[in-house]
Amino acid sequence: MAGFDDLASERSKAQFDVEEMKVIWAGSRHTLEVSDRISRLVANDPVFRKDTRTMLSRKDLFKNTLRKAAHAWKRIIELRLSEEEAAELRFYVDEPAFMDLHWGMFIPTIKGQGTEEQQQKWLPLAYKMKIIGCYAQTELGHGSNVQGLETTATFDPQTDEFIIHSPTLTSSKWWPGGLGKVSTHAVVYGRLIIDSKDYGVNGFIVQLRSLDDHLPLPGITIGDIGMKFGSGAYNTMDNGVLRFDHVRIPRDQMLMRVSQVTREGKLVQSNVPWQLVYGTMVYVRQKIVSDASCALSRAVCIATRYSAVRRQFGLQSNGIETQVIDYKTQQSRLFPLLASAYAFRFVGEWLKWLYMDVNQRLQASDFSTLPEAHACTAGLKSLTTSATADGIEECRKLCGGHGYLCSSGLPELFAVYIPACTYEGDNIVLLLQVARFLIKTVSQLGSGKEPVGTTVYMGRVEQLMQCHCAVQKGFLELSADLVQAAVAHCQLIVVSKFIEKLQQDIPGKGVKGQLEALCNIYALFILHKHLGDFLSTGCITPKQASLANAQLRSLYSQVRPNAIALVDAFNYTDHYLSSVLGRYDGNVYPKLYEEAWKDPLNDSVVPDGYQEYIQPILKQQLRNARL
Ligand SMILES: CCCCC/C=C\C/C=C\C/C=C\C=C\C(=O)SCCNC(=O)CCNC(=O)[C@H](O)C(C)(C)COP(=O)(O)OP(=O)(O)OC[C@H]1O[C@@H](n2cnc3c(N)ncnc32)[C@H](O)[C@@H]1OP(=O)(O)O
Ligand SMILES: Cc1cc2nc3c(=O)[nH]c(=O)nc-3n(C[C@H](O)[C@H](O)[C@H](O)COP(=O)(O)OP(=O)(O)OC[C@H]3O[C@@H](n4cnc5c(N)ncnc54)[C@H](O)[C@@H]3O)c2cc1C
Repeated sequence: MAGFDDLASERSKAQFDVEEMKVIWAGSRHTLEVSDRISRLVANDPVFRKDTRTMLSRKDLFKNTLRKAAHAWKRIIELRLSEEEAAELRFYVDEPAFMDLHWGMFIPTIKGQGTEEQQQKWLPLAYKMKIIGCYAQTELGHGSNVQGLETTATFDPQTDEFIIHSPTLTSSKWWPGGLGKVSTHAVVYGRLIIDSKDYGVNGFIVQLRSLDDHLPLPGITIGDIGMKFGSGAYNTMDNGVLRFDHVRIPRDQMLMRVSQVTREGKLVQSNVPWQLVYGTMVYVRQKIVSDASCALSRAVCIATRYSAVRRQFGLQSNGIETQVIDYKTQQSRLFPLLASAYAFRFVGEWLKWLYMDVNQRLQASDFSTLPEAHACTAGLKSLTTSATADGIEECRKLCGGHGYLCSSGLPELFAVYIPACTYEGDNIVLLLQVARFLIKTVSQLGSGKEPVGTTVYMGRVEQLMQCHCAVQKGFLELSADLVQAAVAHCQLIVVSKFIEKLQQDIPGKGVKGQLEALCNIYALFILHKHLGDFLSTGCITPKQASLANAQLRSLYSQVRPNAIALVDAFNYTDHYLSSVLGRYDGNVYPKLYEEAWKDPLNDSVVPDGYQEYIQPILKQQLRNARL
């Protein structure tokens, strides 16, 4: 069987221990065991099938999502899965839904911004799913500009309550995931008003729906904001609209770790930076970087396996055409994405450590690394999601026409993934935050602080900052060039963390060698892509640029025999890949043909509508022809 033999032959060429590379990719033997076991549990459960998603109506799709979520929760309880195993199960179910926001934002917000008492009250309810929460920050009129939010939370000293209100149409909460049809509660971000004075944006826990009949509570208008890009997944998520008409909540439902409002209506600032109100966004952004490596590796796995199975032109002496993976143009498009997937994996590991370190420091009232954590999570979220969104589209193109079929898995993966460039912070807005951080850092460099990083990459950042740095007053004056410097800074971090990864103990025959090749491919690919920066800032000479290019091409040849094994190391099930082109067995053509007939359009040989619309035309043509 052509495809199967091709992939079997490719696997026999591997020059490294794939099982050990699986451990490196997973992060540890324990994590590999958990993800392997849970991914197969999901793959073997018919309730979690994904192949009909793009054929269902929005209502049927959403109802099936609720069915899957209920089944997932049931399995978590039945099997007594740990929090880690439950998170893996939600990941491999691979269907954006309210659960992501309940576990991924609502609960972390209460943990990060609630007092001890508030955590003791609300977390048990949330962990047991007695309430379902979402994160309601963005409004119809404001998303990036958090300080521009209009929802009000006015303290009423008469009743010891906050009055939550949507004063304008643009203050309607708009986009929060899980809000439209499912969540019973939300953390709502609104302007704290005490005695007519505006104290800025804070978080408030608000019940939205009755726990008895799920109807919206008095003063609450709530619904879904409508269909989103593409069909299938992400339309499985009920992103919602929410308006308040003077809804009253008890004072103790304002999240009060950062600021407290006393019974007398006095605002008391605690000793933590007010920016902790933004803490959930830092947490999710570091998560999104790891998610980027998953999404990109998934697309690269599909495109790499298909590129080894697909043959086109180049008839060889044995009468067989050439594998498209052997074309240098295919390699120059595909292998940098393979390298990027590994690079984002490792920078995501580091970012997770940085986030945990910041949190531990916060416990000890050490806020010194919070600005760097914000800049790194913002910048790396921006860099990795933009590269991944572009990378998934490139993988679609690498698969030719078949990449455009839903059965390839790539269109739906692209449609689900691309909002990552917007949610949790628009990517340009976040790069401007990095630019601000760099300006402050450069201004402090005079104090003898020396930047650290790889020379050429570090030089590029320094030079770009020198060229474009000016005394900036605020966002509007930040030049587009500074965004360029911010990207350069983030790419420096990615390369540096890949190099640091290689300095760790890396067991397994040939594993370190493959990772060194991928690290060099990533670094040289970025250098090639931004050659203008490196040349214009004098970081490298034209001769060096030419040598770097030659080295990059030679590295592609080095990776070529290992490409299939490098994507096998992601250890993805066919269920998770959900792609005829990316099947482990390479049995592409028979399965493509089989999938076609499953389309409802093929339920009848003569299509519905023929008699009403087509036959009259044809008959008319026949009559005309006889005249
Ligand atoms: C486990 C699973 C997880 C679940 C989800 C997983 C994946 C995602 C899946 C699907 C999507 C799901 C949900 C999506 C949710 C959302 O989208 S939630 C809404 C997200 N919204 C944003 O990100 C808004 C973006 N805007 C901002 O962050 C701020 O408005 C901005 C930083 C742009 C501007 O802040 P602002 O206060 O208006 O002005 P400044 O720039 O002057 O900042 C003031 C100072 O505060 C510092 N700072 C800003 N942000 C942070 C932060 N997050 N943390 C720490 N510090 C911050 C900034 O550096 C300034 O400090 P200095 O004055 O310079 O010292
Ligand atoms: C799928 C999805 C899920 C989401 N889930 C949630 C959720 O669960 N909870 C929640 O609260 N929100 C959620 N959001 C909202 C999301 O956080 C916002 O869309 C995001 O923060 C961007 O804000 P915005 O849409 O207002 O865009 P805007 O800020 O209006 O940006 C529009 C354009 O203007 C540019 N721009 C804006 N400000 C500047 C500036 N200062 N300088 C230069 N350019 C600028 C941007 O770069 C962008 O190109 C979700 C969004 C999506 C798409």
